[in-house]
Amino acid sequence: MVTQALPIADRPGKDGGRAADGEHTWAEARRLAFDCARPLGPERIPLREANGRTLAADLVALQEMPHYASSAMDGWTVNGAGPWVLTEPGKPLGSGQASPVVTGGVIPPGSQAVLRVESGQLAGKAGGQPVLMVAEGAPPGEPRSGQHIRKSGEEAAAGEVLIPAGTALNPAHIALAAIAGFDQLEVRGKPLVKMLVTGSEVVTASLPAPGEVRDAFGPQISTVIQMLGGVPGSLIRIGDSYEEWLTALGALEAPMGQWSDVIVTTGGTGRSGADHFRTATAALGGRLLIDGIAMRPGHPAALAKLPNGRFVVGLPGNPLAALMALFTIGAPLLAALGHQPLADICRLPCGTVIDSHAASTRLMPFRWINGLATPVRYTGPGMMRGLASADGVMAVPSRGVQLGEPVPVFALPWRPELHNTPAWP
Ligand SMILES: Nc1nc2c(c(=O)[nH]1)N[C@H]1C(S)=C(S)[C@@H](COP(=O)(O)OP(=O)(O)OC[C@H]3O[C@@H](n4cnc5c(N)ncnc54)[C@H](O)[C@@H]3O)O[C@H]1N2
Ligand code: MOO
Repeated sequence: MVTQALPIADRPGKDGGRAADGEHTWAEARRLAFDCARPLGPERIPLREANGRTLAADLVALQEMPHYASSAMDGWTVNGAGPWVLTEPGKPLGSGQASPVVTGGVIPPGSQAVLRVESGQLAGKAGGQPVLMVAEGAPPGEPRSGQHIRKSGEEAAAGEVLIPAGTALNPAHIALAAIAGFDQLEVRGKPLVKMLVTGSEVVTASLPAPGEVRDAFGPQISTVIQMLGGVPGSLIRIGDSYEEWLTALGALEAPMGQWSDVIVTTGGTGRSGADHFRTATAALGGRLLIDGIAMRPGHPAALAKLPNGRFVVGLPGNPLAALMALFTIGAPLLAALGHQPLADICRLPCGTVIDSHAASTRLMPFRWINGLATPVRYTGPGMMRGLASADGVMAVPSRGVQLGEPVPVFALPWRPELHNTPAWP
């Protein structure tokens, strides 16, 4: 449900393009895909999966850190000014006693300092035990009281907050959590996305023959899902039959395996008898939240919600159309589920005149050249050459734009440096 008013400029008939019956404008579709989902609850994950995740609750020290006093050097732990009679390692020390210790070793009760190996020497025996003395070349004053002893609790007291909630975890945070004795961390939920690539003509290797196409999605869609804040899960492929669609989408069916928050499908969004996105999601009790968008390319894109709460994003089969649909409805949906805001649409001056177009927002890949957003060539719905050279995408309103006029744009997820251009608001 749309819960927030759209800016005037994004309403149908203005910048957003006039929607045909049943279709949403481009701006409405973005907003709707964001508003239809709520942030996922927290989850516990192993440390090795935590990099980049956001901590859901303060991480509090369970005990003092370090949790025992230890030696910072290889040498002897000593009691008194020396010489010292050596005793067994680890045993409490009385006055005039010492015992060998290695870096990180436990400091026994009675220890007052650690004498480094290079500052001590063993000289003779007393009562059958070796005697330790400060070596002649040792720095004057060694060992000072407490020298080379890492005290317990010097990094944190028990109960101290080590990492506050809301922190984006980096490798150092993960190491800190491990040192503090945690095996798992509670992080904000992130949507698990499974992918269903459809089409009997789609092949996955080598040169495609006439009537075949190489799969444009399999090799990259997981990466894009990740860039958009999702966790990519399994990808399965099916042909074009209705039965395969039903089996793959059904929550109880084996091919999709365990739970996912979102399923992204490619192909089958058309309205011919060979296209099954709408019929298959309907047969599973799904509700269409978006049923076509007034945009080119990508207008057949759809978004459904299944009774089990899963979202199904239907991307058209044409590769450029699919990515435009993914950016338009997939990105806002993943943002909402993953505790992120709806990305701003900014405006950059357009590098050319673009004529008006009947009813749609045109999504045109552009390059940022000399301070102007200039459309690239080779941007047919099935082409990738244009997008491959682009920095971002213009959302050109149906009335067109004039040379130099600010036009709504978004950066490609793999070209975030566009945000650093001087003109980016
Ligand atoms: N009579 C009409 N026909 C079509 C319309 C229309 O309005 N009326 N819309 C066109 C538009 S626009 C699009 S977009 C496509 C939507 O097609 P589908 O989502 O149903 O996808 P398919 O028909 O399965 O495939 C379309 C095209 O994409 C190629 N494809 C599919 N999967 C892949 C893949 N994994 N990698 C690369 N290419 C893929 C497929 O071979 C087709 O060429 O419908 C138009 N038709
Ligand atoms: O909407 Mo289609 O994407 O133009 O090929």
